[in-house]
Amino acid sequence: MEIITIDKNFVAKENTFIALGNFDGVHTAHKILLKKLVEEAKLNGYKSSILIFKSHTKNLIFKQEQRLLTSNEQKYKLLKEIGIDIIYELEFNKIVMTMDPDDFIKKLLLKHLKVKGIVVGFDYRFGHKASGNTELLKQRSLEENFKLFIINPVEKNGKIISSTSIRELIKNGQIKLANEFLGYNFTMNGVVINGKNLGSKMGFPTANIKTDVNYEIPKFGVYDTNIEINGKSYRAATNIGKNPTIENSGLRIEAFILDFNEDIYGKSVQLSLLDFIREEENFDNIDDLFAQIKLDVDYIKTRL
Ligand SMILES: Cc1cc2nc3c(=O)[nH]c(=O)nc-3n(C[C@H](O)[C@H](O)[C@H](O)COP(=O)(O)O)c2cc1C
Ligand SMILES: Nc1ncnc2c1ncn2[C@@H]1O[C@H](COP(=O)(O)OP(=O)(O)OP(=O)(O)O)[C@@H](O)[C@H]1O
Repeated sequence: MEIITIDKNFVAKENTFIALGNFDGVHTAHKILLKKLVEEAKLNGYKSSILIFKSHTKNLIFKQEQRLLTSNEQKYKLLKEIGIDIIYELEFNKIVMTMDPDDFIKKLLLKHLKVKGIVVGFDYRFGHKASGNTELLKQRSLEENFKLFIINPVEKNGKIISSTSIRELIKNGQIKLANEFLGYNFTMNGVVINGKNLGSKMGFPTANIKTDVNYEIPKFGVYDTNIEINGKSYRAATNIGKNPTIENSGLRIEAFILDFNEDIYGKSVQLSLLDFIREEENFDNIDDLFAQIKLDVDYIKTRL
């Protein structure tokens, strides 16, 4: 898979079929759309491509940092697995944001990116104030002679799968359903940093994880998790929250890794959430907290 960073003046060297969107999470509905892209591109003798914005479009539109399901690294890995040939990576700036929908189709996609086919979902919006939609694409596909595939809403349990709905499930602690919508376990990548060392003193040393990107914040509480370190997977009891019993400062993600006693400070890890176990609590004292942590760990062992 080729990753090509472009600006609005870039001219592609080959024709492609293209998919459009943020694709945060590369969830099960995205996968259906992207498989259609790969299949149709092949049938028509072209490569498949995606036009992706380097940072989420909502960062600029709503002037606040969008919480994410995947880092770009995770997203690109998933796209590669699906068989996408080219990623066109474009900075989403004011010029792109305020682009007239027809300029977006005719100049950027058809002229510059030499697009021969477009695959989008039923609700895809683009251009200035999101004024471009699938109706406009349909009209232009007839006039400009490009192929267009519009994917019907993909649902699960009567709910439309979207990056937004998955983020809501994660925020509500409905991690199993979020994982079903994603098609894999929600995973936060990060680096192990120093904690307070209280956990070690009490017999439950934890890996404190600083995440690589601003992931969606899961409901505060204890999770059954898998942690991957140096390509090896371990089970862990992980608390996500503010440790109200000890302090009430910033967000902490702390994993007690089962059957593990290596020094992993500074190591990159991948933490996958499997299930929500209980809410984070403010205990009266440290002994009560660690008695509960022991119960959490014992419970997770019964789930192995
Ligand atoms: C399985 C598990 C459950 C936890 N549950 C809570 C909790 O309910 N309330 C709380 O204040 N802290 C909770 N913690 C966080 C502990 O307070 C924290 O791990 C401890 O302060 C040690 O921090 P340190 O690793 O920075 O030394 C939990 C930690 C783990 C590993
Ligand atoms: N459930 C779905 N069914 C069909 N198409 C979908 C579905 N979800 C997303 N798509 C399509 O996938 C492409 C990428 O969309 P986008 O990145 O906006 O995903 P999204 O899940 O809809 O995200 P958000 O929740 O932020 O709107 C778009 O063309 C969009 O229409």
